[in-house]
Amino acid sequence: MIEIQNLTKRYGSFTALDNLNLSIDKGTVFGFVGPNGAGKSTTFSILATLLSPSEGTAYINGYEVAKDAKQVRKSIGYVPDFFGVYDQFKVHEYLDFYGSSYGIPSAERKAIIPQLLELVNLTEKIDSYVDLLSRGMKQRLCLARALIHDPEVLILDEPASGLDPRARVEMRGILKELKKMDKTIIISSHILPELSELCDELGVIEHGQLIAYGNVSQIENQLQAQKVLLVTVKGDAEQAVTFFEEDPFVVGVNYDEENPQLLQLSYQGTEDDQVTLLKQAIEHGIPVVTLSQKQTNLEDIFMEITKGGE
Ligand SMILES: Nc1ncnc2c1ncn2[C@@H]1O[C@H](COP(=O)(O)OP(=O)(O)OP(=O)(O)O)[C@@H](O)[C@H]1O
Repeated sequence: MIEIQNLTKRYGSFTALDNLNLSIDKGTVFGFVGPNGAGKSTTFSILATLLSPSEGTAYINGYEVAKDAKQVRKSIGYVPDFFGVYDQFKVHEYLDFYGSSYGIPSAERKAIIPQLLELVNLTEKIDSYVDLLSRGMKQRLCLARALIHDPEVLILDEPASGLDPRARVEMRGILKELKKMDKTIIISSHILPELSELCDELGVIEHGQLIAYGNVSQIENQLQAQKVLLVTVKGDAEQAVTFFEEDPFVVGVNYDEENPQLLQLSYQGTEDDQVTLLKQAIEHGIPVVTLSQKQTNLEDIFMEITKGGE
């Protein structure tokens, strides 16, 4: 349903999106996760036909975004990260306006609008001025707007940003409903747990590059390629630091000035390599008291991997 091939976007000499490849099947909820400035909105703007790629192509529903914008726009509902609402409109007028822009006949619009408002829990606000809605309500109205022409694909750029916890839960509930309706959804966030429960597949993007891709456990495995070993040593830690730094699977040794006996090794070896490491440490007279693997959850790993973001 969505095919992204070697997609690159440059702003002047700066590469915001670097050779992105993704394939998203119909009915999939795909989470696009990355820190601020990673390239999520750039990708979504290209998919929404609002920005031309510098290189590469993307297809939605078989239509090429750069060449067949009209068909692509019929196939997608897009919620940008920043959007304005026309303050002089009431909720039903706002949706009616967008419905008419998509060429939906008046009678059909009258039938669809209450259904959409029910879906996004805004039924009681049908006669309210959009400007007076809370941020969460505006987000949900924007989602209803994106659904007015019953698109197969939804492109949602951080739909939960700026919402309080209750509004986030509400938004998640609505997205689950849309998933049941077999929509293909691509949704971004810079908060991994927010998406991991909702999404069938995830892509982690950093500096315009896809650094991990797959379902939640595959992502965990890919990101966990580098684990952290915690080593406590007795006495002077200097000799131990030198020893561990020389191990081919240790890519870094960190310790806190206040507790130099506790070393954190960024480690790329297997369990067998760990056994060898411990054996050699003892043979070299390194006074190891404990060696364990730091327990990390998905969010920790994500934070570690993307700590170079803007
Ligand atoms: N029009 C532009 N001109 C120059 N640089 C831009 C432009 N738009 C975006 N960028 C840069 O491209 C990079 C990617 O931006 P993008 O908005 O796609 O990131 P993002 O992942 O959506 O971030 P956020 O979570 O903050 O919205 C950033 O470094 C941004 O500053």
